[in-house]
Amino acid sequence: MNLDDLISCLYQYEKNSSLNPVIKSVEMDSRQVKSGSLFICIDGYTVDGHDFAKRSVENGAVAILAEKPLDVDVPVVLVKDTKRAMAIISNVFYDHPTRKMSLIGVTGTNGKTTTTHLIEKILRDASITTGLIGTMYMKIADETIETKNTTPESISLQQTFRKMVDHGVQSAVMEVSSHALHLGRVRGCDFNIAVFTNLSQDHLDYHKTMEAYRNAKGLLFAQLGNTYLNKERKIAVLNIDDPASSEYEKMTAAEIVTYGIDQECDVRASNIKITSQGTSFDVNAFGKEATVQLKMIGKFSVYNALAAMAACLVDGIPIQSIINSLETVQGVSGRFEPVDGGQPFTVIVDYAHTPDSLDNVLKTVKEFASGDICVVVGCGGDRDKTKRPLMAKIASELADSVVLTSDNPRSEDPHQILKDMEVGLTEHSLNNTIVDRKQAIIHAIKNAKENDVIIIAGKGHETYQTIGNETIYFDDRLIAKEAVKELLNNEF
Ligand SMILES: CC(=O)N[C@H]1[C@@H](OP(=O)(O)OP(=O)(O)OC[C@H]2O[C@@H](n3ccc(=O)[nH]c3=O)[C@H](O)[C@@H]2O)O[C@H](CO)[C@@H](O)[C@@H]1O[C@H](C)C(=O)N[C@@H](C)C(=O)N[C@H](CCC(=O)O)C(=O)O
Ligand SMILES: Nc1ncnc2c1ncn2[C@@H]1O[C@H](COP(=O)(O)OP(=O)(O)OP(=O)(O)O)[C@@H](O)[C@H]1O
Ligand SMILES: N[C@H](CCC[C@H](N)C(=O)O)C(=O)O
Ligand SMILES: [Mg+2]
Repeated sequence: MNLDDLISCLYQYEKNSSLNPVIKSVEMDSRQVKSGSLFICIDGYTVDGHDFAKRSVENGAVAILAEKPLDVDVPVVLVKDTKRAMAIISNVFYDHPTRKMSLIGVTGTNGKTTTTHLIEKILRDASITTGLIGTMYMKIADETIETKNTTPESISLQQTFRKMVDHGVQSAVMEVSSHALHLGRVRGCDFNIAVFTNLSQDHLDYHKTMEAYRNAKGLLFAQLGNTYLNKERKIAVLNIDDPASSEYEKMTAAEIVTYGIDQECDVRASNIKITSQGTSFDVNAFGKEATVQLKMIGKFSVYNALAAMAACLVDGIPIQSIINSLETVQGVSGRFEPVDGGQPFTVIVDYAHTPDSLDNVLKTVKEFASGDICVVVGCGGDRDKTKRPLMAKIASELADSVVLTSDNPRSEDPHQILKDMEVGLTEHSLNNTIVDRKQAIIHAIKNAKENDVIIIAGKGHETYQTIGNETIYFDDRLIAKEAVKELLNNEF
């Protein structure tokens, strides 16, 4: 595609040359630029992409999209907002891939990764070729691709959608983070179904207020479109028990489908029974009654199952097929994942890194624990600091013993993060602070009694720990397994 054809979708721009090179790729990182690239300058949080324009030309860029004039020997296209333009251009460059498949977006503070995996499983079992984008990876059918962000930048996103279409993907399901919505990463994505899980405190370092955070998530519903105008179904799947849903209902022109437990809705669970082996519930879905027996544990798992069920029902999957799929799911990696080394107590690794998720997980454990509950937990550095005392308070109020430890301290002093957390501790629990996460896990396991439950929270599936500029290999599950082995061999 040549430059003039590509930029014609922008309407408002100034081009400083009549040259019209062929564009072979679109890039926002000078280090990725190849011969024939269009380089888009983004003024980021750490550096300004305009400063890499010359470097991009040295690397082969044949044109540049920028917000300010640049002294380079290739055509420069000026626009007011390169981020906005990047989303539109990527969409055009990759030929509107999301128009050629069904796209389901899932947003909310907690449960996105879990719900997207449940939806993927249901669709795959129904013989649909799927794609998935989220915190853990991007997937094109069975191929897994590493990713840095939960929701990637628009170029990477549209390129991945294109690969999906070329691979025959019929339906893609993706996590849509509040950052992505606020930074416009998903502008131009043609969502068919948008799912809301829940809203509670997180990311206030970025959004500053809960209202701004709620509104950022609302952008998914605001940009969903309208069944009649788009001539295809556009459906917002909302959690009726979360007060933010009524705001999202106002923000969208799409059809509304609701799920929940506490209030009347389209897909409603009742008669919930939680054991250490799983969770059963009755469901009334658009008037049809059925019983579901999940292997996943907790009321929050019921919400995730209902969200996935509602999305797949409106996508046309029969209810019994959905239930059969949900019933076979053991769980999602790093989410309420048991570590079993033959020990006489329970060890669970979980990705709870927000106050609400920690609260949910510990309340779930309380439903079935016959011994004491111990929680090993920390908070990430360079993230919402106001979560710290709240998470410590929840840990302290719901567990019998608490071991505060490091999560990913990143650029912050790990001791200071722990001091911020300690403010929230109460005398209700036996409290320890051990800055070294491995030692904290060993401490919890060494001190466990028969029938106790240890929850190791915050890092779930992560296989690394970032301390300062260094990222080391670190997997809570492996450390816990090793500690259990040593305990059983009396090696401590
Ligand atoms: C705040 C934020 O979202 N930052 C994102 C942003 O980084 P940034 O603004 O710092 O970028 P920058 O380093 O200043 O670079 C500016 C521009 O210069 C370019 N550059 C830079 C260096 C160079 O040599 N050449 C060059 O061209 C860069 O490619 C970029 O275009 O753009 C990067 C590239 O797309 C993202 O990876 C990065 O996410 C960082 C890693 C991040 O931590 N983001 C978090 C806050 C985030 O987005 N999280 C959400 C939610 C997570 C969840 O709840 O699940 C997510 O979706 O992941
Ligand atoms: N529906 C839910 N409500 C509250 N807590 C939940 C729910 N589902 C999962 N959790 C808790 O939140 C943790 C993270 O779950 P999950 O990874 O599915 O969420 P996420 O929204 O993808 O998180 P992230 O923002 O990091 O991508 C789980 O380990 C569990 O503790
Ligand atoms: N998507 C979340 C994940 C947090 C996971 C936790 N282990 C941490 O590193 O703080 C974030 O980037 O804020
Ligand atoms: Mg996630």
